[in-house]
Amino acid sequence: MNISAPPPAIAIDAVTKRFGDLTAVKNVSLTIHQGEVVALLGPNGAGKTTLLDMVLGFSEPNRGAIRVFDRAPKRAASEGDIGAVLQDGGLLDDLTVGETIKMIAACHHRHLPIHEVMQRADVTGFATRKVKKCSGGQKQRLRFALALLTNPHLLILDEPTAGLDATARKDFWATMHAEAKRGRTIVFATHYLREADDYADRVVLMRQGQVIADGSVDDMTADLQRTLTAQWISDVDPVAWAVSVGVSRDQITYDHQLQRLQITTPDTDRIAGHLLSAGLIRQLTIVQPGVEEAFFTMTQDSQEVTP
Ligand SMILES: Nc1ncnc2c1ncn2[C@@H]1O[C@H](COP(=O)(O)OP(=O)(O)OP(=O)(O)O)[C@@H](O)[C@H]1O
Repeated sequence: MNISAPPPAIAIDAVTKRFGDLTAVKNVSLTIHQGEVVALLGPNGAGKTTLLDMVLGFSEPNRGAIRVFDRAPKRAASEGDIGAVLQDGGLLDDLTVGETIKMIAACHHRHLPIHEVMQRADVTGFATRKVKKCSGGQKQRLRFALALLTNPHLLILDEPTAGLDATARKDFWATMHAEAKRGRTIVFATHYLREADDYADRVVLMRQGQVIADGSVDDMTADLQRTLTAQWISDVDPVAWAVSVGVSRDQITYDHQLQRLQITTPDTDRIAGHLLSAGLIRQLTIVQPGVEEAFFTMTQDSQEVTP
């Protein structure tokens, strides 16, 4: 039996990065497997760009280690295994889109055929346009084409849709989705919660240089309070019943006149199951927090515990 598993796309082991007195990344450990699409989510200054810069080999950790496909990041990058779409990746205004791609292709030992890259990044329709005449979305597509040139196994995107309108964002992600389907590993930093939820298999939430949550958006919202509301239709005392199934009194509100029971707990699914199987209620609704609320709650909690 072959027991050699493919190495992780990215292995970050207890990495710390300081700028003078400021610790931008604090003891972060993270493993990203090949084929995963991971969103790095966090407010301004959370350390996302600093972390990605180290994965790209642009800077070195002060402590800890990073491996990309089991190699030093610089080596993986120089061998064409990492493609990056960066926030302010410089483009030359006076070149056309096609000229830009040809020029950068000439800098690489090996690259995909130019027409294939253009097609995959969907820039063919404006290949003869000067960069300075391109819209924000078109420039991002061009950056994406450049990132694809070496056919990298890993794509790093630092806020790739910042400043784009909703349509351009959607188009950009449709292209990215096609690349993810080819088995490419994609890691993107974003401020847009919806983007993280819609396009990533896994969301890594950073705040103040640390990873404070890691999982699917569903996992992240699982522990948050939900509110169950129902009309009570039994002679049994609703509050006593709720307490008997483990709900604490301060989570229960009961309006006698309306016969309306409200329970606020992370555990609403279990309670709803009991209520329905015992035939105690009707008109059940459960309100779940959205991803925006989850994000807000998590970044707030961490602010409170971090001095
Ligand atoms: N070269 C640098 N020199 C000094 N401080 C830096 C440098 N780069 C980043 N920082 C600081 O490190 C912290 C993390 O910044 P970073 O850019 O990694 O955050 P971010 O999560 O990418 O934020 P944003 O979403 O705003 O891009 C910030 O406080 C920032 O000011």
